[in-house]
Amino acid sequence: MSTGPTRPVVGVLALQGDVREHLAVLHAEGADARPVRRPEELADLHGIVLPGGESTTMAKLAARWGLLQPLRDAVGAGLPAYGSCAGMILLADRLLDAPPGQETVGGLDVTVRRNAFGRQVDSFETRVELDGLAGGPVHAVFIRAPWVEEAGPGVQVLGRVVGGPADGRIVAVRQGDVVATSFHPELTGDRRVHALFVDIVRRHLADAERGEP
Ligand SMILES: NC(=O)CC[C@H](N)C(=O)O
Repeated sequence: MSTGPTRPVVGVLALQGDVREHLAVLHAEGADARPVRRPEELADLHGIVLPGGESTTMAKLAARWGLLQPLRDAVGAGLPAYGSCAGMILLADRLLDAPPGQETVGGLDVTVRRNAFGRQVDSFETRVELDGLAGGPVHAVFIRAPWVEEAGPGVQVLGRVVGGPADGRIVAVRQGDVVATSFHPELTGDRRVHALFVDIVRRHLADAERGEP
């Protein structure tokens, strides 16, 4: 459970993907969790989650509904953001193996490779140790998942795959108040990654209320 007096408002981009699952976990972690479909709905948020799903579709829909640039502006201005799987792809500054011209929100100085684990291992589950997360490794569910091919100097690597053909690949990162995982904690019942994010949102909000940058 996250602590702190304020009930932060956390949006989930609700154009496509596993929106309900994220809303439920955020709610359980004490956030006022809301689906976001229109640019106006970004205004009240203290944080945003970009769900798992299909990043190409999500990016196209976001552009069509006039959300892509407002999302870029909001994350660029410091709105805390968490992306799982397709959401990680959307938060990446650079993409590999994406259709030409696939746009992103950006915010993470990383190069992300889409569908990186390959067709033979479309989906798999393993345990991933996350830096700074108490309570042991998380049960990580990967579904046609990306990985972080390269991370810039300001990016903290939170977790890597251990063992198997993808040994050492980066699957969880943080840069400031932006977090991304290749896997889907919203599908496992383990709320610790969302708790970490809600905590980041609360701290950001508390700093803003104190007038700190
Ligand atoms: N489970 C997922 O979110 C898969 C991501 C998907 N492969 C994409 O490129 O968007």
